[in-house]
Amino acid sequence: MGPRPRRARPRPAARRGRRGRRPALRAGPADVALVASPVDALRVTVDAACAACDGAVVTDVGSTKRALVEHAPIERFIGGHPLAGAEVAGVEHARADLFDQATWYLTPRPGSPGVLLERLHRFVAGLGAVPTVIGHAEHDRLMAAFSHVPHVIANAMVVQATRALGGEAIPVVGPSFRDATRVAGANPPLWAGIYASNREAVLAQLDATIDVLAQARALLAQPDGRDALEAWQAQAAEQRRALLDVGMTGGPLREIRAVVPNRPGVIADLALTLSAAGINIHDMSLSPQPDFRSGEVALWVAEALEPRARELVGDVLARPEDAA
Ligand SMILES: NC(=O)C1=CN([C@@H]2O[C@H](COP(=O)(O)OP(=O)(O)OC[C@H]3O[C@@H](n4cnc5c(N)ncnc54)[C@H](O)[C@@H]3O)[C@@H](O)[C@H]2O)C=CC1
Ligand SMILES: O=C(O)C(=O)Cc1ccc(O)cc1
Repeated sequence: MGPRPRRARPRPAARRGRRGRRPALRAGPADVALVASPVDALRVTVDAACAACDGAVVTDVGSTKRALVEHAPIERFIGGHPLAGAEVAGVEHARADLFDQATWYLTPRPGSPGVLLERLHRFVAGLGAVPTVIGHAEHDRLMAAFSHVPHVIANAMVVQATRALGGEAIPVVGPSFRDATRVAGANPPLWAGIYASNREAVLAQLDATIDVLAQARALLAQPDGRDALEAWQAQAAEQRRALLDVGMTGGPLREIRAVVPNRPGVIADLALTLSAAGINIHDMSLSPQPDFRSGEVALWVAEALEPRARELVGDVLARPEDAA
């Protein structure tokens, strides 16, 4: 994500207030406030952004969500996380296409105001990314498996390969080692904060990965295990293909329209319910009725998932508080 613009940099201690506290952040009117500090600093920076930007939907780009979302009591805050970036930092690595078609997670809570979720959804889509609503705990569990443990393993591979060298000359590093360790040692202070803020989920996924390694070791140790090893390798190929195909469906979208009551959180409730069923909302728009007691929501989902999405929307709206 790179360094922040100069004006947003934390000020040196000499320019802080008499008691050493930073002066309050000041900002003009804004629709969206986006916080991009290390995860360790997000609580404080999100609070400052909420205080400085009245009326804005405040979001962030942090790699973990649970601790922050559960901390932030202000309903104008909706967590975010773009799955885009690299192991390098600094403005010299900026890329105009960074967010093109990148998944950008949004983690509203059940009570998040629909109008703010819609605004944020539109903002993220406007950057070229694919807004994807997900629960914050689910997000952290998935990221432990798909991002945090891979970083841990890249580090471990570098450590072990270095140990394996002994006194020999460094061999020419092949492409598999280079690819599999690209993120080793990335931005140490940033990553220490990411691991620490998702400790439980990373430990659980790391333990499960250690089990997989133990199974691989057992296969290798069998003198007649060749066929089993081939099957293991083939299964990994198939699973990798399936994982990389997720989200590549493209394809036509279908629109679902529904009249929703003006109850706080009904849109977040719809989005989280569809997300839990694996259905992403590719686009959304809200139109309040003149009496403001209800509004119409239009949601666009993948054609193949439309019947299920329609059922789930019906279920959410039939809940007693909405049916009344
Ligand atoms: N690097 C990546 O590929 C991705 C990073 N993220 C998330 O984006 C956020 C920023 O990461 P990067 O831009 O990679 O890190 P970075 O280290 O390149 O930039 C962090 C920025 O935060 C500023 N900062 C440090 N402490 C601060 C504080 N206490 N208050 C306010 N600002 C402070 C630094 O001056 C720096 O400009 C993190 O929360 C990270 O988890 C999310 C997706 C991808
Ligand atoms: O370099 C890579 O491949 C990354 O994985 C970048 C990255 C780092 C942190 C995130 O939360 C999301 C993406």
